[in-house]
Amino acid sequence: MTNDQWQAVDGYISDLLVPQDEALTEALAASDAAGLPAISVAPNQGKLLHLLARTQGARTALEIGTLGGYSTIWLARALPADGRLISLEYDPAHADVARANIARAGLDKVAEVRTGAALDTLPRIAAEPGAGPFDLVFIDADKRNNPRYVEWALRLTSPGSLIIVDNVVRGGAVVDGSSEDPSIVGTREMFELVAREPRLDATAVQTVGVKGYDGLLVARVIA
Ligand SMILES: C[S@@+](CC[C@H](N)C(=O)[O-])C[C@H]1O[C@@H](n2cnc3c(N)ncnc32)[C@H](O)[C@@H]1O
Ligand SMILES: [Mg+2]
Repeated sequence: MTNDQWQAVDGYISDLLVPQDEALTEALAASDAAGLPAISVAPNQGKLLHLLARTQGARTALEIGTLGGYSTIWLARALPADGRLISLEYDPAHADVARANIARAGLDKVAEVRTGAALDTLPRIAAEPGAGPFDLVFIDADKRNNPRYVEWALRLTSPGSLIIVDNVVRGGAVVDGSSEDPSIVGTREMFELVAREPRLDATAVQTVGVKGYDGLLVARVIA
């Protein structure tokens, strides 16, 4: 199967099942116009996140890696009106675009973007009364820190919560144990951590589509 076919099939799926609305289309257009890289989740993946959050009955969510807020909008829309989503973004320019996109989507009462390196922001969130536990954590930032993000996600969740990690296959490079690429090293360490962590029950699936060949890890906090 070729990349052209992956894209055609993604188009077929999204045309039928993931009708794009103005807020989502404009979020992508504004991100593009601001020069952000086109590395958000695909529409059908955004919908998957949304459905997982809905199925989970999530009221609270934490996202690590906001970019222009595309996945943030999908997730925030799954939460109730009095729900809460905190999204962490290192780059202030990305965070500004995301805040505008979130406001345009009418979700600024539910979702907030916090600027800074996530490893600095996470301890502050942990110290805030009432900030957690989160029903769902979506990890999609700098992949080298994925093991640390999963550790934080474990601290900030409770049994029944979901932890989702994006881009865990990396074109198949995840199986290369000799790789010195920090993203691969971080992803492999994250897999090993999840595998030996008795509080997590997890799987991962490979995905192809408009964003190429990659994958998604889904873990349920069980204790
Ligand atoms: C793949 S993009 C996020 C895409 C977004 N989740 C979506 O699907 O629409 C990764 C984002 O993580 C941010 N990032 C990178 N390192 C970070 C860090 N240490 N802390 C927080 N955010 C970081 C990048 O600036 C970028 O905007
Ligand atoms: Mg991603």
